[in-house]
Amino acid sequence: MKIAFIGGGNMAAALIAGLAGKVTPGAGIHVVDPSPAALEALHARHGVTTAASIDAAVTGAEVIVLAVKPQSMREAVAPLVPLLAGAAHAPLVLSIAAGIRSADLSRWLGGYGAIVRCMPNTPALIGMGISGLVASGGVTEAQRLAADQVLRAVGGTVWLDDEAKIDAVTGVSGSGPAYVFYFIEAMQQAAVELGLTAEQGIELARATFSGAAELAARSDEPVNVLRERVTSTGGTTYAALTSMEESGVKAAIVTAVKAAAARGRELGEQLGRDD
Ligand SMILES: NC(=O)C1=CN([C@@H]2O[C@H](COP(=O)(O)OP(=O)(O)OC[C@H]3O[C@@H](n4cnc5c(N)ncnc54)[C@H](O)[C@@H]3O)[C@@H](O)[C@H]2O)C=CC1
Ligand SMILES: O=C(O)[C@@H]1CCC=N1
Repeated sequence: MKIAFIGGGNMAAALIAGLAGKVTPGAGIHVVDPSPAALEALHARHGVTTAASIDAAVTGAEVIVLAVKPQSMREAVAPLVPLLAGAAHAPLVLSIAAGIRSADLSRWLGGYGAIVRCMPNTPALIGMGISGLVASGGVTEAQRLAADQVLRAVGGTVWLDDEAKIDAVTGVSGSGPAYVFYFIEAMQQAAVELGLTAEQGIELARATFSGAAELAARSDEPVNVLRERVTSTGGTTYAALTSMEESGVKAAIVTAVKAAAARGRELGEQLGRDD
């Protein structure tokens, strides 16, 4: 399978790490990026083909992954219009951009219909990503399977029946790894304030997160039951969770996730508007 990446930044690198050598050999992944440093790093690490031109990258590609910032998307896809119009076999366009709506992308691509919009996350780098996907009307079953194969190479997939829901996925899992890192940072800070070293703090916080996440993933019990098992009435965990409830931590997390989803929606509206 030839896969073209338009944009070779952070998220592209995470996807390529899972794809290269699994779904396709590294050389079957063609990357276009104005940054020579980004291209060199991807070539050195995964043996990708650093495309001489967008034309060379997308010609014959089965999947074209759009992995530029939402604000760069319109400009980045303009050179694709004649290439898609003249393509012998219609490739799947797989956009990972937050916010950008399929209808706007289709318009910028000259009315092209074979678009899957998806929202991955950076644990893809270690094969532990999770992606939400939604197919637009012009996507064939084979293209849908190709999108699923690409994203499954780096983790799980959740297909949506309504494109509006992808902003919710962005808020929960697309941006989600950053919330977890933030929580780990806070736990490390607390460890240091309680007299542990920074190294001890990060080791304890990281292992607690990965252990608890793995337990939640493997257990048949719902997470609230797992939480209750840690929490003896009048004990230490109870003191911490009571403090969190009093500080409104859960409500703040819900509000934060909604802010990310709203920002995704807003980006789509802003960037799709100025025709
Ligand atoms: N970083 C993350 O955790 C996630 C990012 N995304 C989405 O992935 C997309 C990329 O995000 P990042 O990788 O974080 O950004 P990034 O800034 O690391 O990468 C973007 C890359 O696009 C390149 N680029 C800019 N204009 C270009 C053009 N005209 N043609 C080809 N390449 C061009 C840049 O040089 C850069 O290397 C965004 O749309 C974002 O919403 C989605 C899920 C998670
Ligand atoms: O922060 C962002 O806009 C991107 C989309 C999801 C994760 N990172």
